[in-house]
Amino acid sequence: MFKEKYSILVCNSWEQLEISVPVCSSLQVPALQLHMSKTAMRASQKDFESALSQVKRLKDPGNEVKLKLYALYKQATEGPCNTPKPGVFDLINKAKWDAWNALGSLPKETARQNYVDLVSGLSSSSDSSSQVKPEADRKQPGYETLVVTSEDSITKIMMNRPAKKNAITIQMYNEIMLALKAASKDDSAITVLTGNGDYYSSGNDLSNFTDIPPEGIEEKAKSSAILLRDFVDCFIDFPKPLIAVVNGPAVGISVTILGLFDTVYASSRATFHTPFSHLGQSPEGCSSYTFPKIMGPAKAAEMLIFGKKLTAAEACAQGLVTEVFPDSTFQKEVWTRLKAYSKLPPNAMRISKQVIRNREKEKLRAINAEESRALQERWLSDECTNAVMNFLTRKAKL
Ligand SMILES: CCCCCC/C=C/C(=O)SCCNC(=O)CCNC(=O)[C@H](O)C(C)(C)COP(=O)(O)OP(=O)(O)OC[C@H]1O[C@@H](n2cnc3c(N)ncnc32)[C@H](O)[C@@H]1OP(=O)(O)O
Repeated sequence: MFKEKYSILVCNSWEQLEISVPVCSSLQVPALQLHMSKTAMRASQKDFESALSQVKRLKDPGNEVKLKLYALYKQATEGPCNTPKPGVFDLINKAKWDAWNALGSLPKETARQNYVDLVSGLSSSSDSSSQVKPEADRKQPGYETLVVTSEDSITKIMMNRPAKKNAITIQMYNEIMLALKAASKDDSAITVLTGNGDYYSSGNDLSNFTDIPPEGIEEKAKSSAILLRDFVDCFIDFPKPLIAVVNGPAVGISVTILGLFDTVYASSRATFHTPFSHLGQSPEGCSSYTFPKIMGPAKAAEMLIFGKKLTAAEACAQGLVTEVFPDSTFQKEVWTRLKAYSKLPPNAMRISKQVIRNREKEKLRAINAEESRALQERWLSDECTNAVMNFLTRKAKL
C-alpha cells in the first residue's frame, strides 16, 4: 500500500507528495508517451475519480511512477505548470515541478486519461504480483543438489540432500559456485546459504575420495585441492551481504567457511564441529586465519586441532555465530529479520561489505591457497585414507 501520507495526498494536497528516498536535482522524468486510442480519449470524470481512489490501494510503485502520477494529476486538474520553479536545493519540490512542467501543454482531458491508464496498468501488475507462487514454481532451473530461489530481494541457496545430511558432493561444490556467481550479478540485495532437512551440512561428502581417476590418487588430490581453492575463493570474493541460516548441525567445511560470511544465524539445535585431526586432515575455508581472529587462538585450536564440538550458544559466545534463535521459531524469526534487511538500500550494503572485507581479500586468497596445498598432501596420507575408509565401511562416525 502507499504510505498514509501519499494516499491522503492523492485526494487533494498533492503539493506535499512525499518521496522517501533522496531525489537528485537532475532527476529526469521521461516524457509521458502513453498510448492514446479513441476509447482512451473518453475517460470520464467518474473514471478519473475511481482511479484516484484505486491508487490508494496499490503497493508503493516507486518514486518515478509517483512523480508521473503527480504530474498527470496536476495537469488534469490545473492544466500546464503554473507555479515558479523551486530552488535547486528544494529537491523534492523541484522533482515534482520538473515532472509537471515536462508535460508542457498536454490537454487536461489527455492527462486525465493518461492518469486512468497508468493506474489501471499498475493495478493489474500489482494483482498478479500479489499471488504468491509455491516454492517449486519459483525454483531456479539447472541445479540438482540445491534449491535456489529469489524473492523479496533475497537469493536463497539451499543445500538439498537431506537424506545424506547435505554432505557436499563434487557436483554440489560446483553448483554452489555457480549459484554464488549468479547471485552476485542478480538484482537481489542479500544472499543466504542454508540447508534442507535436519542438518545444515555434514561437510565434505567422504565418498568424494573414492572416485579415483585413471591418472591415480595424486591426480585426484590435485584436482580436489583446485576445487577446494576455487570454492573458497567464491566466498572470499562474494560482493553482497552473505548470510548463513544454520538450521541444524554443521560439520567440516560448512563450519569453516562461516568465517567468510557477514552474518550467521543459528537454530538452538545447531552444533559446530570441525573434526579434522580425527579425519587425518587439516583446516580449510581460511579458518586457520579467521577462527583465531574471531575467537582467539586458544579457542580456535580446541576446535580446529582437537575437534571440539560447539553448541550454538557456545559458538555465539565465541563470535562465530551472530545470534541463536529457539528452534521452534527459528525459520519465522530469521526470515522476518532478513526480509527487513533486504529492503535496505542494496548499493549501500554492498559498499559497506566491501569496505569491511576488501583489505583482507588478498591475504585470504593466499591463506586459502596454502590451506588447499596442505590438504592436498594430507589426502595422500595413511591417517586420512584410514579415517575415510572407516567411515565408508561404517566403522566410525563423528
Ligand atoms: C573436493 C574436496 C574438498 C574437501 C574439503 C575438505 C572438507 C573437509 C570436511 O568437510 S571434513 C568433515 C567431513 N564430514 C564428516 O566426517 C561427517 C561424516 N558423517 C557422520 O559422521 C554422520 O553421518 C553424521 C554425524 C553427520 C550424522 O550421523 P547420523 O545422524 O547417525 O546419520 P547417518 O550417519 O546415518 O547419515 C545419514 C546418511 O548420510 C550419509 N552421510 C552423512 N554425512 C556424510 C558425509 N559427510 N559424507 C558421506 N556421506 C554422509 C551417511 O552415510 C548416511 O548414508 P546412508 O543412509 O547410510 O546411505
